[in-house]
Amino acid sequence: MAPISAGRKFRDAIESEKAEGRPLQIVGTINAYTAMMASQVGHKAIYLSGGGVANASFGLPDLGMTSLNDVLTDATRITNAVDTPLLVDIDTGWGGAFNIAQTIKQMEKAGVAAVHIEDQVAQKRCGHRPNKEIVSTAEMVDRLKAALDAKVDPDFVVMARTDALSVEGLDAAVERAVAFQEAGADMIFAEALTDIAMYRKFTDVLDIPVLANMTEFGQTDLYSTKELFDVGVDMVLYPLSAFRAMNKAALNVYQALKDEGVQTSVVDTMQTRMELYDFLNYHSYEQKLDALFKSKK
Ligand SMILES: C[C@](O)(C(=O)O)[C@H](CC(=O)O)C(=O)O
Ligand SMILES: [Mg+2]
Repeated sequence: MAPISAGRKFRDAIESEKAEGRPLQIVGTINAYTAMMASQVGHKAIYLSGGGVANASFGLPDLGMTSLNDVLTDATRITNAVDTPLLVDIDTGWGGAFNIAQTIKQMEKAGVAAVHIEDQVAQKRCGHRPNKEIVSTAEMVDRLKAALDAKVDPDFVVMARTDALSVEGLDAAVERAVAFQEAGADMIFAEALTDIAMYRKFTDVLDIPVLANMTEFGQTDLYSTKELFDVGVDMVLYPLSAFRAMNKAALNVYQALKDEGVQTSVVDTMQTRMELYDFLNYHSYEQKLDALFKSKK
């Protein structure tokens, strides 16, 4: 029997959550280790954020400065570490039709389950910041055609993200989503909606799954999975939630070391050595070493 592809796993996860009356939660994992923690906690889908790669791996803002290879490196580290289906942010696809085709091929080959490609101009911004600019619907449809045509596994997911709400308004954003569905997009990412009722406008007219982005400190209030399921949302994204928390915890440690000259006051905020090792399955590696090399002693 052929193994189940990553794309198939992602689609199955949406279906099985839906059958249980909830949307699929997709949690941001900035690196391989956090992907292991998220998976072992029981999350069924994980995410590599474009903003996260720029911020964490390069110390850069989320302004379209990272490339296919930059994101592919981080994505591959995650897919090597876990089997949980991974959604990857490919920004605008990094170029014209042939570049987008390469992006899809490389992501699929790297074991990624799904990607989202957006309708911002190449000089993109975070979806929750002002003064975004978008390409025409026709140009985005061309991006999608290039992406869809490059799939090898038909179950690999190409999700179309529209950033149109703040630029052209709700009706135009919904119209775009419909055009993207007609072009063959597998799923829709309705970015930076400013009211929960807006999700309904998308889910009422679309037949394909819709994603809501619950990023903190942005344009969208933080809604529960239940509230979002009730307006027809199929997937809920938490792109940088753990990353933001990690950063604050790390800053606290750096500050304490500087101020106090000893880490005693912050040891309680740390994952212990045992906890770290448990997620890594460290002891099985040690046992293997012992078994392999015992005879030498
Ligand atoms: C989802 C997103 O594209 C990302 O790169 O993680 C960002 C998230 C954020 O900046 O909060 C976005 O929404 O543009
Ligand atoms: Mg992004």
